[in-house]
Amino acid sequence: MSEKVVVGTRGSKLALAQTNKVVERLRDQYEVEIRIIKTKGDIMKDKPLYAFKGSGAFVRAIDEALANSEIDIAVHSLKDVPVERVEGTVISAYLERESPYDAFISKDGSRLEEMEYGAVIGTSSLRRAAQLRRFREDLVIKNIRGNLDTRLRKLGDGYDGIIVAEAGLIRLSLDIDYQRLDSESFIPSANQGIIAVATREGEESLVSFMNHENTMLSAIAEREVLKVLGIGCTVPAGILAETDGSSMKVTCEILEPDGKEVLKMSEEFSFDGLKEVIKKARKFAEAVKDGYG
Ligand SMILES: NCc1[nH]cc(CCC(=O)O)c1CC(=O)O
Repeated sequence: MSEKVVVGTRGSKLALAQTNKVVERLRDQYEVEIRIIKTKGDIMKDKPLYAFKGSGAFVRAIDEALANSEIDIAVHSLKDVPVERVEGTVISAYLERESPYDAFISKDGSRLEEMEYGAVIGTSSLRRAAQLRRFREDLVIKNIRGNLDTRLRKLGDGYDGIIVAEAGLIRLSLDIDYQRLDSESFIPSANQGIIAVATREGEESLVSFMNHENTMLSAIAEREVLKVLGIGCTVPAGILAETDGSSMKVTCEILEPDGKEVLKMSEEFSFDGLKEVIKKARKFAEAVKDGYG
């Protein structure tokens, strides 16, 4: 008999698809039970996410179940995980990053630049809204909440287009046309496209075999920038770190909600190991913070 582990997750289609990627890799070694946990973000469906003020609307209840030993492993979208951890829990593996980019989906297959004057675009992300306004100030931005599949269903019903994470579309294997938004005008959110696997402290080895090194380095660098700037999802900011394992490019931009660019900075550095990544990412973030005032 193999050891049994309980994996906790949200119940959305995307969350379950992500959890299955983790479970597939656990099944060789463990007997696995999946437990669905409802989070605040699932219950208060109409409240825009930024209104939860970085409290981890999709994450906290699951990490608390982990800390209380109701589950052994938690699967999260790292983008939704606050930099402050629930005590006693730790991110023990970062799965290889899917696309970090945003995707635009329109009702009729038009690209964002081809949309009619005043077209209605659905997003409830402050960052995406600000980047849209900078890109085309005529577009009308309308809040849209709900799981990825709900948002796709709402397309066409009051929206001419929506912006979502490309990673989500890929993980749900959806056969729809979309436009990947370029990384110049639409710098993604820190940690977008990364699945994080958390355990209790001391039990990292349950899942550390599935850690993807370069993803971990990017993830931690982006989180270091978030930490230094002290911003959650209430400030429109794009942060992206890309690495080949020995050099890294980090980009950060901060916008006003109306799309006015506050600053955009980018830096490339070489490094040897995680400690140096953290040190150099922090230095970059401090320079950003000086510019941000
Ligand atoms: N805030 C919700 C959320 N959290 C993670 C993803 C996508 C998957 C990922 O970034 O790994 C999404 C949906 C979206 O942004 O469209």
